[in-house]
Amino acid sequence: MSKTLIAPSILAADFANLQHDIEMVNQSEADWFHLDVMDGVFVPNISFGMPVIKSISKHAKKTLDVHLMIVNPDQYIKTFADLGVNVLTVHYEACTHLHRTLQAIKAEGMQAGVALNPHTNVDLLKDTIKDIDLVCLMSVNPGFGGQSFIENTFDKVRQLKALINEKGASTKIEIDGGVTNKNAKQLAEAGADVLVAGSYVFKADNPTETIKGMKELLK
Ligand SMILES: O=C(CO)[C@@H](O)[C@H](O)COP(=O)(O)O
Ligand SMILES: [Fe+2]
Repeated sequence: MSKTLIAPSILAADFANLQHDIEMVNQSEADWFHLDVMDGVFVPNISFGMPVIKSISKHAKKTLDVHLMIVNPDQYIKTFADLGVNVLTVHYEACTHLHRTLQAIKAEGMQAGVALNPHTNVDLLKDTIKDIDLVCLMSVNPGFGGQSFIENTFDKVRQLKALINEKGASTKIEIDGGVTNKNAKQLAEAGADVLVAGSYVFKADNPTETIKGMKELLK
């Protein structure tokens, strides 16, 4: 099992003390910042956009992993690159020309990610997997933090891992939604490379220790 990365989801941070929470992640054993952008159309919720990401980008010292839950993501690719985003993930369900979108993300110097809703089968990525740097398997229905983990995700991780191996791809697998110390190890064993954790980290009494505990569990 290779090193599993932890990506705290800023959606669960205290927006009135954002700099404090960003510094906490900077100083912690976490690996990435996960930023959820929601447009109120693709998902029934609106989160934050460019001005907030610009501010986060100024202070964050780790990889910026942006999860776009928006329709028409293509029109903002350059803007996210200019904001210093490292990994840009679009939803399979929001892209009519997925291959074109992936190429456009890479042309801007970012890693290209594709997120799949819980109902979307991993086999749909058979023809594009070699062009994808990261697949984000949604383990909750996108739109909100603090939801319960969908158990079927374990099977999807194994199916996706098999597809990646079969095609000789080097795609990372990220799991997003309801991740806690109860499912982290099993997810890593199934093949997950990146675990997003929002509520589990930020609603904890001691977020720094919670991240550390998760890392310990994954060793
Ligand atoms: O993309 C999303 C939700 O749509 C996630 O990134 C959540 O922000 C994860 O939060 P928790 O489920 O860990 O509270
Ligand atoms: Fe997310």
